[in-house]
Amino acid sequence: MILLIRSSFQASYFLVQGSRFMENKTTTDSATDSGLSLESVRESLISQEDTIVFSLIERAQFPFNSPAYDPLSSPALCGSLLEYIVKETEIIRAKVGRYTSPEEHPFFPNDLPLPLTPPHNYPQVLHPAAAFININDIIWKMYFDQFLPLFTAEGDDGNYGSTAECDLKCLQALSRRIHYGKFVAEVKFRDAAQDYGPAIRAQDKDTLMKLLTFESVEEMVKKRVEQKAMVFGQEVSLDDKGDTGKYKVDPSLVSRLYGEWVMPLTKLVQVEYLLRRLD
Ligand SMILES: O=C(O)C(=O)C[C@]1(C(=O)O)C=C[C@@H](O)C=C1
Repeated sequence: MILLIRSSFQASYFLVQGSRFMENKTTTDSATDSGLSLESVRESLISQEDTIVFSLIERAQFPFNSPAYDPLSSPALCGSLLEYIVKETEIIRAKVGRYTSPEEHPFFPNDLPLPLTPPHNYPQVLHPAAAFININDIIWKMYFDQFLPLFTAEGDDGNYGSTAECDLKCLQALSRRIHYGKFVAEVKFRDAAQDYGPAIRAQDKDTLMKLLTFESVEEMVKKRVEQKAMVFGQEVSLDDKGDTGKYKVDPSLVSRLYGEWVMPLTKLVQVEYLLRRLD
């Protein structure tokens, strides 16, 4: 189910890793004018891989630690420790305007406070309908139900706060990457409006999915993230060989995370965005 959110934010939906896109430009006629190109959005996806791999490595130092996800017994707090940390973090982030950035999507969008900081003039790169697409409920479920049990060891070492902080970092990195599909879709639409237009008007999800899929690129992404997990997560020893051949997180699982969840969800965001692109 796609959550539609942020109906109250109207103007500045526009984000992007600061320097990649021109600031203070309010309209864009072509991908080139806005500094947006398939190459530049793919570069951003590649650099976000580093953040995701490092956050997984950090999380993998702790076992599953299920008490971090159990309801808290304190009457003053509802939900789990993890939920409490995510909600409170999002309240602070909302106060400093993080969710006015089109790159940022809260996991608990209801009842967030308005920003206290002056508005940032993000360039208007995306169609305004982008602000209503938030699939964090799907990302949350995927991460806790499917992925986390695969890549953490069973057990409980008592480090629940640290575990929850690491989960928060993983969730934020995955959410940013997956919702970046909005930018990928925008650039693809601008580059080939004549191909996407009829499928959008027909609201034909299957054709849109076929148009935006590049299997050879997906294979490269899977190989690259596996390689990154090997390089960033290798156990280093000062003995004769240095490289022990052990990894902090199983590289094949990182590849699987991308193949089974990250890329399919990025494509889901692309389809959802394109369906609204001509509204
Ligand atoms: O690079 C693209 O063209 C994308 O749409 C991004 C992405 C991905 O999520 O990495 C998604 C779909 C494509 O099939 C290939 C890669």
